[in-house]
Amino acid sequence: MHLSVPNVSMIVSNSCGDTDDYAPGHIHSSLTIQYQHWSDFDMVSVAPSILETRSGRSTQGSTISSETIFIAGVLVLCIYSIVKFLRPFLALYGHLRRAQAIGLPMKVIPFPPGLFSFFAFQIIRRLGLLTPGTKLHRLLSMGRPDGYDLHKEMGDVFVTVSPAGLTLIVADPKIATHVNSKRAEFPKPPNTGAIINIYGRNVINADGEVWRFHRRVTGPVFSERIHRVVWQESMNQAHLMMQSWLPSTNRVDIVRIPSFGNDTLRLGLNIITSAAYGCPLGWNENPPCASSTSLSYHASVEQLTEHLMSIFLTPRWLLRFAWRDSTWGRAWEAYTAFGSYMRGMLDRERAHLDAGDRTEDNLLTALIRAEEMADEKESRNMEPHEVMGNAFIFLFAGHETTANTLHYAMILLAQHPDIQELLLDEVDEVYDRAALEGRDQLEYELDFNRARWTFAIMSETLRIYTPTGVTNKWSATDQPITFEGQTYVIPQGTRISLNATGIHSNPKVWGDNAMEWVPSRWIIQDGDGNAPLITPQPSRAPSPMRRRSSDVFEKVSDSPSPVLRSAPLLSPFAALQQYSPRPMLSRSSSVCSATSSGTTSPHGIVKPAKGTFLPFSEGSRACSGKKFATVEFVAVFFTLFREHRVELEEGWTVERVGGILKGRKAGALTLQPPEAIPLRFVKR
Ligand code: HEM
Repeated sequence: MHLSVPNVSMIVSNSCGDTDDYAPGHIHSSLTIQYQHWSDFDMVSVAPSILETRSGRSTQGSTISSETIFIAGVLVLCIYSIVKFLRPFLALYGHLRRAQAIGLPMKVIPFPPGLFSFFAFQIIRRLGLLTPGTKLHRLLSMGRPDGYDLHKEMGDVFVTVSPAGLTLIVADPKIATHVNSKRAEFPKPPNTGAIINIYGRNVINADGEVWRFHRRVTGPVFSERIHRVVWQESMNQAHLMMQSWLPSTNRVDIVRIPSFGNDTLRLGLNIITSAAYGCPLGWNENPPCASSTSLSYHASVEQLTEHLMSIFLTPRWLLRFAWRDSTWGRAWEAYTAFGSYMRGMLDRERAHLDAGDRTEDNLLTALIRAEEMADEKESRNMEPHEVMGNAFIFLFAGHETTANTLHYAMILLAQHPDIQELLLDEVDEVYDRAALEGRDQLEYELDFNRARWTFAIMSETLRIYTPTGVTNKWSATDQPITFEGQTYVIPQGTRISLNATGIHSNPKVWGDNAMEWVPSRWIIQDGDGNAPLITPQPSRAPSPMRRRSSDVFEKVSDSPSPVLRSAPLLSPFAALQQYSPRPMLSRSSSVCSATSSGTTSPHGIVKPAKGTFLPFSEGSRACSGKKFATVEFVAVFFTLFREHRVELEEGWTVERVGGILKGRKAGALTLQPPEAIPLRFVKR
């Protein structure tokens, strides 16, 4: 009787209980090892002896005793375990040699970056063992760059070597620009963003042809037309949010907001659901749902965000059997509820399309059309899981990042009343101008570009509190990069972490005050005719439109308001001159400046040089929603600050809040304050 070697190998492997863990490549190599060992024996005689021994029959006539077979089995297991144990170290040795060959500073870390370090961070933090600044924190940070600290020791570009391979960590703007501009040479790492794949493949984690197809379908939706809707809807939702804070009986002078973060998340979700999903919502309203659920729309998103990791790590078929009150049970509940809301909205859009009453595409109609009609270049339709994947990812990417930026900006303004004064003057002036033009509403086309301090505040908040701190790429082949005039070859397969928070806090780029929140660094103060719009007054008279006491606008005088006109440049800027960006530095020095492009944005604020400001990334894989987010931010600010100013709640000091802002919420996908900071809006 013959027994094939693979069958024998499976018996051995199963006894280790380990085969499930293996990628196909691993399985293959483990078989090879066992084959070499077993080949020392006479397979024809060994095999029957195994079977006979197992079935309890006599081993008479066999030349090898069962003890020998047992010892051989143990030996195989030992060798297998040793090789398995040594494998990462052997790999590490190989990676080390490849890293040394690059010639850049190098650091060895004992664990793979990415998901592993994310988990390690969370577990150790939850055990209370992770204090910022400690050796352990620094060691774990090696796999998860955050800020410029690591670069102080290692330089603006260095390599980390771990059992998983090489990672190039970059806080140099020129290399960041180079990598971001070469999509084919530096694609996203394989299996990147798998965690956001939970409903299906989507534009953020696709690459190559698939990405091009997804971008062709979804990109055109984010045009000026949608920005007009975003503007309108942002003002509407900001009003609704303000109303939700006011006591139902009467208006009061001070509105207390215990959890501004949750409210901005709801605000962001409602805005994108209306503007991109064609489904306008009241403050507490739910969109249509394909099946019944006890979770509200907002609760399903909140719960989904909280349990994203469990959903990602647990097979769906297992998740559905989880006990309802367990973490996995809640994860499944959120996953199915949110999926039903998306299906409900898709069904609604299909009905609109069938009825012929959708003249302009929103995101969902664009996805539905791509599902129904084959793409010309791709010769294929979008698959249902891709429709769901994209419907999910735009909601997800489109609300949390913007909401958190609004949240941080609001806290920072409460901490910096001097900057808030400049903002309030701008808001008043924009409303006054609109009134002078005979309008009682702000309009996207006319008023968006009048914002300057609002832009400056948004940009500076994104610089210091960057929602997505690192974007990851991968070298598809050996790739040359130039750093400080020297060329280095980055081997194929190297992960490349573009450390946006590192660049944003790099003193060579942003000056010695790089870590300070200084919105004035974004304002062009002279030289290009873009004088700031506003003239802060010693004691500001309320502007005509701001003075209104009801929702009905008062008729304003046609004469220019005291805060309007071609005013001389602001004196407060002079006081803030010390914070102006560093001047452009010479080319011979490797040092670059954030403002070295010398250009301005259309709004007279600094347009940073390429590679120096990366909250939205750059190049063809840059954020599709950059303008969407900016329009939302400006419209919400213009609405909230029209009649109110923001302050920290009583008992909360600037220092206490500053301490909290240094942390980050554990487990959150994008940056969020680690605890709620109560704010209040005070009538001005
Ligand atoms: C302050 C707000 C936002 C920030 C800071 C931000 C940041 C980013 C970053 C850093 C990326 C690149 C990610 C990577 O390559 O790994 C990205 C991509 C993307 N973002 Fe945003 N985002 C914001 C708002 C939005 C909004 C409002 C939308 C949609 C409405 C959106 C949709 C997308 C999409 C679709 C991509 C993938 C682009 C592609 O690969 O083709 N984002 N975002």
